[in-house]
Amino acid sequence: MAAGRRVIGAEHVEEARARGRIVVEILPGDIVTALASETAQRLGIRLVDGPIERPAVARTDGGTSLRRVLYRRSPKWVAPKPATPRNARRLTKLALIGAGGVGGTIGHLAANADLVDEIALIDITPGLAEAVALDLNHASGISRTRARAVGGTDAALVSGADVVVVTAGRPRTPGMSRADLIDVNRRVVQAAAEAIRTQAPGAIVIVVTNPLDEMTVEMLRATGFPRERVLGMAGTLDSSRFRNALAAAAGVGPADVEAMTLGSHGDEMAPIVSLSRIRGRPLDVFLSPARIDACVKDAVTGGGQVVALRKSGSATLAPAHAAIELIDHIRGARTGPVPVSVMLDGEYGIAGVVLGVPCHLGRAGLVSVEELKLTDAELAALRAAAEAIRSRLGL
Ligand SMILES: NC(=O)c1ccc[n+]([C@@H]2O[C@H](COP(=O)([O-])OP(=O)(O)OC[C@H]3O[C@@H](n4cnc5c(N)ncnc54)[C@H](O)[C@@H]3O)[C@@H](O)[C@H]2O)c1
Ligand SMILES: O=C(O)C[C@H](O)C(=O)O
Repeated sequence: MAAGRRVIGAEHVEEARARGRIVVEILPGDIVTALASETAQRLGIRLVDGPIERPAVARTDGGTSLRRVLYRRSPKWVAPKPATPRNARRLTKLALIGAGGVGGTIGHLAANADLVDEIALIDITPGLAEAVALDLNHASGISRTRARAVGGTDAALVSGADVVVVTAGRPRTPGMSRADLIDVNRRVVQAAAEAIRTQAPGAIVIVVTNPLDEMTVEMLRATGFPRERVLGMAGTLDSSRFRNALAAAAGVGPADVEAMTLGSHGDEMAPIVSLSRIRGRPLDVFLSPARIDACVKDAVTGGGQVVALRKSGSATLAPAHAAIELIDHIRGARTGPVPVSVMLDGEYGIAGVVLGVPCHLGRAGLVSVEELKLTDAELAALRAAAEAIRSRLGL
């Protein structure tokens, strides 16, 4: 046996109990015997895989790995499959204002999923939207999908869209916060809003441009559309990052993790730990408090990590998937609560500001905001996020 390696047996658990402790920490390399696990279970003591990197080692001396014990003792876990309702609607026209990194990728995913008849790309940079549209159409000979793409600089291309996604505007560069983009992107969002208001007055708008919550407020103001038809995309992206971090930390697949982030798409992001689950069980069954905190931090800083690596420009692939997730909820291909930035009207005790909250979406946009039972600290984080957005907008 390697020096320093301990075999955690039932006696360690009994001893912890005698000392009034409720956890036994497992260190890297420790072996947890099946008897220790059973005793812990019986006495209600948790075996915490504290600073461990790959929890517990495989059996070498008749012991068993902590992870295998936990799984065996868990109720049989089957990752829920996303529902694929038969009546998912195919969109008629998806307009993408901004055909850069995120807009172009949304076009690619939408064309490949064949969820729409026509994709119109509009970009202020001459030739860019036409080029992306041509490129997408060139791929259809392989994908054999029916979606046809058109592109140009003319705002009239938005006409007749049932969903418009706005990604037009500047991304941040290293050293900037998303909030630093308010002034430059406000004008871009106002121009997009004018095109949508006049050309596609019945459309549902998904705002992606940063700073997301503030730009969604601008879109609401400038279009005059009801809150049901102006949705901000960020929560689906941040939640995906949080699930990815948790899955990696626990050594499980992303489908084993359910987790959501609410609040702002910025420093006041609020990953909801109390309701997150790994294989249907609370996070602290699998992860120490320090590791959960690290996953929260990873979600909050995920966008910045990509910006720092890319040096010019920000993430495009995950954000595009996250926008498609919202489109799928709108067209009925996915159901259930999904985090979206919407104008609040008293939900969670907040009104008059846009914030990421769990929503049910449908073909008319926002159907309802779901009010989850959050901890006092999580509720306070949502309210702090609302105040921060208000102050950035001078509301
Ligand atoms: N909400 C989120 O989760 C999220 C995720 C990723 C990116 N973003 C934001 O989305 C925006 C776009 O990111 P990107 O990576 O696609 O940037 P990008 O620079 O690749 O593309 C932006 C495009 O907008 C175009 N544009 C600028 N002004 C325009 C106007 N008035 N009309 C039409 N087009 C115009 C530009 O020509 C450019 O092609 C940024 O603000 C970024 O911060 C948000
Ligand atoms: O981080 C950014 O600036 C882009 C985007 O908001 C993201 O989260 O990837």
